[in-house]
Amino acid sequence: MEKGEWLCEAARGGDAAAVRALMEEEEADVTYFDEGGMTPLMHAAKHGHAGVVKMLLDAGAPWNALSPSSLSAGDFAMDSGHQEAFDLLVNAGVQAELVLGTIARTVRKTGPSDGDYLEDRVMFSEDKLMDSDRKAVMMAWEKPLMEAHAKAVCSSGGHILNVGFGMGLVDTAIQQYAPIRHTIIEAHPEVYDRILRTGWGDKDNVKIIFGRWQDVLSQLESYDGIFFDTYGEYYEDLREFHQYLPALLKPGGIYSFFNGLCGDNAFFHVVYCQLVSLELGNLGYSTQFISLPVKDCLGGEVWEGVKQKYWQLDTYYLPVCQLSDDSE
Ligand SMILES: C[S@@+](CC[C@H](N)C(=O)[O-])C[C@H]1O[C@@H](n2cnc3c(N)ncnc32)[C@H](O)[C@@H]1O
Repeated sequence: MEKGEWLCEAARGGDAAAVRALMEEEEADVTYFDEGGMTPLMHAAKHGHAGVVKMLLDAGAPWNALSPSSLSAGDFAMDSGHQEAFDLLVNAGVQAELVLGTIARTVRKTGPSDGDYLEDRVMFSEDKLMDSDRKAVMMAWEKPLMEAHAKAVCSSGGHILNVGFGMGLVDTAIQQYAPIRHTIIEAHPEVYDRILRTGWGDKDNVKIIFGRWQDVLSQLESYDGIFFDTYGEYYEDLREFHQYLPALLKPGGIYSFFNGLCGDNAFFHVVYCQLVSLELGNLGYSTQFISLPVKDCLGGEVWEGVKQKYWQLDTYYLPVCQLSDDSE
């Protein structure tokens, strides 16, 4: 039997002494996958052996390895209700992503892997907006989420900024709150063209800025509410946008963003919710997540004709960020 097999067996049984001996004396491979596609860390997490989970993590076992059914050690701990093992894995994930950022390559749906989405054609239909590769840029099932985001960012009225128009769902909802001013940034030429053709430019309280948010920062002011939801960008872009919040968001204002972070894996999603709230905390913002059930919005037919399911979780965690009390 391979040493890796022994390690899996010892981890499954929670035999800490055997795990230590195999790693230290036998140099057993902590990254080993057994026949079922499970690592020692997954076995330990699944059976709630927190001490062994810690030992394996300290020895460099990958926290984000996936089983054949795309589950990580954290998913196994979470699904089996092993809180201590789960907490250790979340912490390992957050620490690793703070440094390496390997998981959430894209914030929202994955944009085209070759070429630039902004230079590509887009396709509009009644219930979705897709890029040229049939990946969804925006879908109508998100309407209740967009309405909830609009409610959050419009709660103190005033001047609202939305970054990324898409299907205009959040902007339509923002208009229901009759903001004094409503600024929209949109970078895709065809989406921009549609904004103009559908009369958004004629609304008295609406100002439309064409361009990537990164390129139009000098035209921005400070706002009472900000919503951010772009497409085909990386977590680093969201992080970069957050660096501008102190200049863009008035004290007392509300900031929210589309929380599609790792929306296809429940455990990675938890890690990224913690990571983003930690990073916003470092900038002086506190983040609350409002849980919204989304299972009922996502019937099987929703994804027909779409290349990738960018969201596979039952609950959406809507972030509401405000300057922390001790920062004001
Ligand atoms: C997911 S959609 C927004 C959906 C919108 N929240 C709604 O309710 O319909 C993303 C939009 O952001 C635009 N976009 C992508 N990158 C951008 C950037 N860097 N700056 C501004 N807009 C961008 C896309 O063209 C697209 O229209």
